Amino acid sequence: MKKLAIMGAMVEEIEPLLEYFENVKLTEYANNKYYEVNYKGLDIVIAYSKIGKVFASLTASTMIEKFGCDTLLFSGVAGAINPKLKIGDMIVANKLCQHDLDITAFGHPHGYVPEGSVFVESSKELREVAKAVAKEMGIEVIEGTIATGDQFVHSSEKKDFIEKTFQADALEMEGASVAVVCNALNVPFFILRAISDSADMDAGFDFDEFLKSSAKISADYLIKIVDKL
Ligand SMILES: CCCCCCN(CO)Cc1c[nH]c2c(N)ncnc12
Repeated sequence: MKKLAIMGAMVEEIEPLLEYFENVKLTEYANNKYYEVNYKGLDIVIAYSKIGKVFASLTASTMIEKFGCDTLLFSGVAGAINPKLKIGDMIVANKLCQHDLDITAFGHPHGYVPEGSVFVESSKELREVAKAVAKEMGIEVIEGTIATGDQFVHSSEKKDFIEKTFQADALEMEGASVAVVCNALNVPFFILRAISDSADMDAGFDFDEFLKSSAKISADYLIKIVDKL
C-alpha cells in the first residue's frame, strides 16, 4: 500500500480520527479540505466529503486520482435496518447498493442502470483484517449489506422498502458511491459504520443525540485496523 485514504462524510465523523494524528498538513482543493499525515511510516490522507453520494464520489475520486491513495477506508455512522443492530453497534459492508437509483419504468430492478450492477462488493482482504482486529479487541462487528441514497431515512415505510428490495442491514448516504468509484479505479475499499439511529420516525432525534458517540466508536475501531495494515 502506497498511500491510505481515510474518509468520512461529516466533520463529526473524521474529528475523532484526526485526534490520533499530529503534524497534519492541510490542502484545500475542489471545495474540500484534505489532511495529510505520516502515521507510523504510513502516508495517510483524511477528508470528509460533505453529505450525499455526489460529494462522496468527488472526494473519493480526488483522494485516489489527485492524492494517489491506493486503499480507502470509510468511517461514519448509519441508520439500522437489521433489528440486531442497536445504537452504537458497528456494521462492516460486504456489499453496497443505491436504493434511490430507479429506472424500473423500463423493467430494470431497483438500484440498477445498464452497464452497472445493483451491488458492489468491498475488499475481502480488508474485511479479514477488520475481523482479526475485532477478535483481538473482543468486540462483535456485524458484516452485511449497506444501502445508500440521497435521503436521510426517517420513516418505517422507506426503511421497509429498502429492506424488502435489497435485504439491506443498514443505510446511509455515501457508501455505495465510494464503492462505485473505488471499484472503477481498482482501489480496495472498506466501509465501516456505527449505528446512530434506526431510520424510523425517531431517527432525527437519535441521530442528533448519538452522532458524536457513534462516530467515535467507528473511529476508534478504524484506527486499530489502520495499525494492522
Ligand atoms: C445533518 C443530517 C446529516 C445526516 C447524514 C447521515 N449520514 C449519511 O451518511 C448517516 C446516517 C445516519 N442515519 C441515517 C439515516 N437514517 N438515513 C440516512 N443516512 C443516515
